[in-house]
Amino acid sequence: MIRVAQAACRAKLDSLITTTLPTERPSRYNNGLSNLGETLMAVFTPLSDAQVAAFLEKFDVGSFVSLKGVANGTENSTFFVTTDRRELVLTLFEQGEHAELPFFVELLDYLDEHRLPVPGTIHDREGIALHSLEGKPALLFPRLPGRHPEAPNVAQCHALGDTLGHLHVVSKRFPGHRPNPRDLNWLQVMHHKVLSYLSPADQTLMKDEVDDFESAFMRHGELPQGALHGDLFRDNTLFEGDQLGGIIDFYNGCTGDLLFDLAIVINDWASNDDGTLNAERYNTLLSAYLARRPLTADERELWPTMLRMTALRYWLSRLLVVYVDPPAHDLTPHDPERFRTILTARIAHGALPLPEVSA
Ligand SMILES: Nc1ncnc2c1ncn2[C@@H]1O[C@H](COP(=O)(O)OP(=O)(O)O)[C@@H](O)[C@H]1O
Ligand SMILES: N[C@@H](CCOP(=O)(O)O)C(=O)O
Repeated sequence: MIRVAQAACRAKLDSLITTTLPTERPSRYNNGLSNLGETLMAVFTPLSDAQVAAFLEKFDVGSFVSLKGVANGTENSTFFVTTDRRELVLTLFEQGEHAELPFFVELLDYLDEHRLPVPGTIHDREGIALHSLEGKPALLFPRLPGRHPEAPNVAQCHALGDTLGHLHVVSKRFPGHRPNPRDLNWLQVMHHKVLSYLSPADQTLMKDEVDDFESAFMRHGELPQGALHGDLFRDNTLFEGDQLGGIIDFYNGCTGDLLFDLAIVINDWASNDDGTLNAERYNTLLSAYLARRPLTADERELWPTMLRMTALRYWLSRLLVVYVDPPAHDLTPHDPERFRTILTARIAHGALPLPEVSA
């Protein structure tokens, strides 16, 4: 059954993919924000009202009123739950190493305790956060306010930069440990898996870049470390107007180079359609971040390389989904080409200068 679903998925992906072709094509990929009418999965494991009502009895959150599957989940099954006292989110974990879930709980709770706008997990009456429902690990969260910003304005970029800087200052002292699963070591190993699907020019591009990252990082000592969100795209934030209501989806959270997190954010939040950096969003977001956490000399030197490395990280992870390891369910894949475009723009133009911030 799974084999049939995977074959169908691969055929569908192959019919969509044109990554290595120089022709223009209409984008039928998920940009993570705007194509909710397509084949995004809502919920992989359905739950009944009665199941959720019984589950809620373990917690001090009020009585069950209603349940709604969330349409734009991509990896887990997410539900909005209303009780007579509050709005909640219930997540069933469909993927990943379940042994890693305590790390995510500890990270979210730590950041919540330090007043970052994240959904700290709700613990039951006995103090337990991680439960099981319908055979899947389950967590309950407060529902945070707001919507994902598709085209973030300057005030939203400022809010995000300020909060990420605050998060990194706090997360330096987070005691947990989960090595970054998408770091340079991962790139070095995994890029070989997609080379045969790429044009000769793209193969050279990818190989040369990985070699370049290796020599650039070898020339420096360890960069400032801490806990990272690891995937802080616009669709993992919620805004009410210009107010950042929440940062969600910490399931790429890990510990490692703080600069890696910042570069992911700049590539998603401050890139123009042609992949070049948007000076206004770049300067605003970075000024707010740097006011919280100035970069070290090594970080400043490695900044253009880190922007390229995190662009390649997504080009590669998206290619892997398309060609090597498609999900068993009928998900619209993220567009790998977007990050090839960003990568080539960073190679052509470098990074813009880092803004000067007075201490
Ligand atoms: N705590 C929360 N508050 C408000 N909305 C949430 C919360 N957690 C998740 N959501 C909503 O559910 C969607 C899917 O959640 P997410 O954790 O990103 O799942 P997935 O990992 O499956 O993509 C989000 O895009 C958001 O709209
Ligand atoms: N948000 C990412 C997907 C998460 O990264 P992965 O390496 O865990 O697949 C994207 O936009 O591609």
